[in-house]
Amino acid sequence: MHRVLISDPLSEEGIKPLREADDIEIIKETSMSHEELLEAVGSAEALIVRSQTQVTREVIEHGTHLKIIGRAGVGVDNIDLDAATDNGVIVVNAPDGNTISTAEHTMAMLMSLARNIPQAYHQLQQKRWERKKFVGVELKDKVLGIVGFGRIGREVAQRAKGHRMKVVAFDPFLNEEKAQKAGVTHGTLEEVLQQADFLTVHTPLIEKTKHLINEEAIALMKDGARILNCARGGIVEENALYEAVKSGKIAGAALDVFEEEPATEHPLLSLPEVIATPHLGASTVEAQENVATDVSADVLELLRGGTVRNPVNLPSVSTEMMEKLSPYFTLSERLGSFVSRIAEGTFEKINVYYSGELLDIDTTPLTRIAVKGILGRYIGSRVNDVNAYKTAADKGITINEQKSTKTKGFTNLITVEIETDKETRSAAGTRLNGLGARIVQLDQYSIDIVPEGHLIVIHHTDQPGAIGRVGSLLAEQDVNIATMQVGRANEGGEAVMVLTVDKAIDKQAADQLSEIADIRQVDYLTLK
Ligand SMILES: NC(=O)c1ccc[n+]([C@@H]2O[C@H](COP(=O)([O-])OP(=O)(O)OC[C@H]3O[C@@H](n4cnc5c(N)ncnc54)[C@H](O)[C@@H]3O)[C@@H](O)[C@H]2O)c1
Ligand SMILES: O=C(O)CC[C@@H](O)C(=O)O
Repeated sequence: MHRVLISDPLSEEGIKPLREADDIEIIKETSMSHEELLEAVGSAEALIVRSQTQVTREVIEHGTHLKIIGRAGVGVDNIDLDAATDNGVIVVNAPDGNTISTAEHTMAMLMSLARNIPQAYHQLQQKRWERKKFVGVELKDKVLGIVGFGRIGREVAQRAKGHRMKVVAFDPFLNEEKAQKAGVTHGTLEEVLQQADFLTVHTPLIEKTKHLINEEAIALMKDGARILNCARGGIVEENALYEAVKSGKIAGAALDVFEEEPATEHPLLSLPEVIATPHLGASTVEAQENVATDVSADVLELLRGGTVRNPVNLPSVSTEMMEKLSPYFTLSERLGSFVSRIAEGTFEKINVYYSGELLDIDTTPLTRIAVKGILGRYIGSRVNDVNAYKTAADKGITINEQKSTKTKGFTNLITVEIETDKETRSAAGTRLNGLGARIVQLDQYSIDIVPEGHLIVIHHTDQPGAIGRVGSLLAEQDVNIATMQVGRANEGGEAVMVLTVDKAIDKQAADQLSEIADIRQVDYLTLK
């Protein structure tokens, strides 16, 4: 049974797949103290949060069984990603589910800001019929400056164009061509600041965007421009904004987010030109259902041994690339496990070579998995795709990935090699059309084995009778041989036998095998 802790309010509809799963136990506790959270996370394999729960290093380190942290939303600034990676915990988010809601909220804020709707309503509530005080401005023909032209920025642009606004956008990944396609003007940050009547930010909060809209940036803006932030508190520097609104340089601001939340006492809230909502961008029935559904699917998938769709602390791989790589995941891991079981000595370097149709694609995800397979011999399930490289580095093991044109006649070939302080050992594998994965080379020997089940690898001297003696001894142990591959360097020279057997053999049987004359090394392993 996998225990999943949900520590922020999440849509019940969205987490239905988790609720209905026989192998999942949900603990949904949304008003825990810090101490209660530390205790609850201790037995959880998955933690699912929105933006309230602060998933600090301390929380992650208390989660000794944690495999995955799911963020039902986009921003992961409430999660210590380094700590998650250090501890081999994968972090996933739900990047698409609340895009539309947040873009719509931005538009609601834009219109409210242009027409003073919250302020006028507030006056009416005070029984004051004020009309002169609340003369607004039209959106038509005004320039909307967008900083951050990602998922939400693009949706906001489309909607603003519907209001016949002129949109000018800046994003490091936006060029003339892409801007033209989206029907917006591409500008530098300075140009966007200078031209905007309304400026809206839609970047993540990262080192580069912290206080991006500061005193100097605001100084470049038109007098009487307006600023919106429905992304993250801190992208717009709050003190600078306060001073600019107070001085009249900025005519108004609309904020959904603050540097410190909750922000009920914030000085900006005392300014009548500033309207605000308490981080409501994603607060719609639809968005909450979407993000909870997406994150639940990834959590369920990972806990059942599958692959997640929206990893944050792993390099993301496009769907197209994933389709090319995924057939090789199991092969890479099993090659790693296989070679790690036969290599003796302290591991110093891991080399992974790719050739054939793997030559032209980014094979890093496969190398991670091969490294995971190798380190699993010593570290077990504590090593995973997330921390494989880091764990290797911590142990002083160098990883080297190379492309090679030597295909040895295969359309694709992966070779995993381990250099130890004593020897260098390698195994190569391929995927054969219609036949699946095969290990086709062990060191210098050509073999052909399916990388699964119970294997015995025997290094011996090529002498008559060696194979027969192995067969008899295994028969005495009631171990049935399913397949046997034999390779040799030359007649009477060094040779290898790789057997697949129907059940695992124990150490005692392996010891007896190693006592047979001419046998130098026996390794037995299970690939699954
Ligand atoms: N208010 C809410 O409830 C709410 C809801 C969802 C998302 N968000 C926030 O909205 C923001 C945008 O989300 P998204 O889904 O569009 O993200 P996204 O990743 O799709 O887009 C972000 C864009 O910002 C750009 N960017 C990064 N650094 C930049 C810089 N220095 N200058 C200009 N552009 C830069 C990136 O290139 C990217 O295109 C995030 O901060 C997210 O956390 C808020
Ligand atoms: O959980 C929320 O409501 C906020 C979500 C939002 O800020 C996000 O980054 O996805």
